[in-house]
Amino acid sequence: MNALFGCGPDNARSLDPTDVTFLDTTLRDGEQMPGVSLSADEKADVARELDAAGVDVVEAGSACTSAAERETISRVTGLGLDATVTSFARGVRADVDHALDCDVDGVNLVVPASDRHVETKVGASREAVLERTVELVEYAREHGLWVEVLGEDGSRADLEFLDRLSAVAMEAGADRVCYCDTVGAASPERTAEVVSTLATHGPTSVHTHDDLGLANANVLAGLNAGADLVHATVNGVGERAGNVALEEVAVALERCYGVETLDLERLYRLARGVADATGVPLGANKAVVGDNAFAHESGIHTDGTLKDGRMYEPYPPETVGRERRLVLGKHAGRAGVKAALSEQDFDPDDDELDAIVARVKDLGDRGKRVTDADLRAVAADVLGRERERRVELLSLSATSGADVPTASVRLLVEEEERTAAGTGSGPVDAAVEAVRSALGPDANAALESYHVDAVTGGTDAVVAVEVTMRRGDRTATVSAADADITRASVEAAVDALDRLLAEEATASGVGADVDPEEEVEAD
Ligand SMILES: CC(=O)SCCNC(=O)CCNC(=O)[C@H](O)C(C)(C)COP(=O)(O)OP(=O)(O)OC[C@H]1O[C@@H](n2cnc3c(N)ncnc32)[C@H](O)[C@@H]1OP(=O)(O)O
Ligand SMILES: CC(C)C(=O)C(=O)O
Repeated sequence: MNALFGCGPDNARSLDPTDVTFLDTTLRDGEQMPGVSLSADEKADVARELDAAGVDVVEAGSACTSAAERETISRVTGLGLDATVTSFARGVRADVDHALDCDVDGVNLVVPASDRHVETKVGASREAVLERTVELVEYAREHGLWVEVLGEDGSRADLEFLDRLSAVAMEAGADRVCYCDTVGAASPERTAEVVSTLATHGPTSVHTHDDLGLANANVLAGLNAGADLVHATVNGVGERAGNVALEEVAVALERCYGVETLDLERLYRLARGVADATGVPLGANKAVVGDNAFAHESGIHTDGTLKDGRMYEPYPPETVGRERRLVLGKHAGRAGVKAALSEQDFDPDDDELDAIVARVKDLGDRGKRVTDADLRAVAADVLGRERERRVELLSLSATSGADVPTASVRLLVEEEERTAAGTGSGPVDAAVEAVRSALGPDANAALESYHVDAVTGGTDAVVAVEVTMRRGDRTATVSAADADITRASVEAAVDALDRLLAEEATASGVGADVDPEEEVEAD
């Protein structure tokens, strides 16, 4: 391969040869991440997605692990994928036999390479490792397997020995050898040195880990030094700091070097699938597939992005199956808020916009994520729009001090007056019970939190009550202030219920673009 030069599509150059391929080891090395265990169905789903994305080799697991693991590998080999399906095997004949039992196309034959692995781990000698490697390569080839020989801990191995190991493996019939930076300890320079030596014997792969944050740089150094197949895992899942991330290498190769490998548009779907199957969530700021990879909050970025989508993005989000998100918070500026308001059909004048931006920043300063519902509530308030209410509190009376605190309420519900009474542990509880009873199924919401603050001092203090209610996936947080704590509480609860019902009606109506998980906030 020619040297990899340039950065960015404008000065990318095509390489000769341009075919860099991938071995995905999400289902083997990725699954070795503590706590991860994939079922046969999950492995099959991930393998299908990898195949569809254009991955050439899928390492489906380690057949030596257990009978159950052999079943999951067999499930993958039975899918009829275009990709070559392989299993990990130690330098042990029984492991190759287990792999054969799963009907794999090939084996990743892992033999110790560094003296630490040869002597301390396996208790062998270098000569014995060479002999065993030759014997097992020949055995696997005789059984029709594609064979890749991996010298474990190769980056820390004596280069002369690794060179001999690679030479004998290729002479014995291996299809390729693989450089392993098993503990992610190598620099790009060391990677280049070792890979260029191995590549003199034939096709060479690179297997890198991210312990020093150098996994992707080492892949590029390896390719530059003559490797042509990259081992990677989706989302970089794997032991310790993980493996190099498939999506990061594929995007870097295409964007910086013009080397096309996978169908990039499938990467996000693949990443979500692996996150779901492994239970390892996508990091918010993870390159390519993280939640924030194409999200902008700060005013300067949002303004720039609205003027030109490429302003603060290295490539369009659609390239990898994503969409851009503009987010509101404490760093918001006028341009971003104005754009968000216009999406919701608000057209404030300059003074109104300033007031809304100030309120948005205030919410952000309090550490709140400002949702579309928050913005609607703020804008409606600033622009003086009256919300059409379904439920309104007309009157309330409550008694405390009696054996059983009781309350009665009069509500206006869709223009119909309803009266109900309730009892409870105190007047607030009794009044909320009365509201529930008046509303019937519409009051089917849980009280998630209830906070009371005295706004002024003295026994005539105005109290502010903040109530959060949940109905299904939606929550509404509402504050009300009154000198009467019961009244403030019931006002807030009724208002929260009203907002939940209004959001629900919007979501089920024509404007069903409301995020079901968004939070409704109003003062
Ligand atoms: C860097 C990597 O990712 S390496 C791959 C890691 N993957 C796995 O470990 C797969 C899951 N492993 C397992 O299910 C089990 O460890 C098994 C079934 C493979 C082996 O289980 P056990 O027989 O109980 O052995 P145990 O796990 O305690 O020790 C590992 C054995 O493998 C040997 N071994 C390790 N690497 C190699 C190798 N490349 N070639 C030959 N033997 C090896 C060790 O020397 C040790 O053998 P010993 O028991 O004779 O000392
Ligand atoms: C088994 C080998 C290939 C490995 O996973 C590593 O070196 O990290």
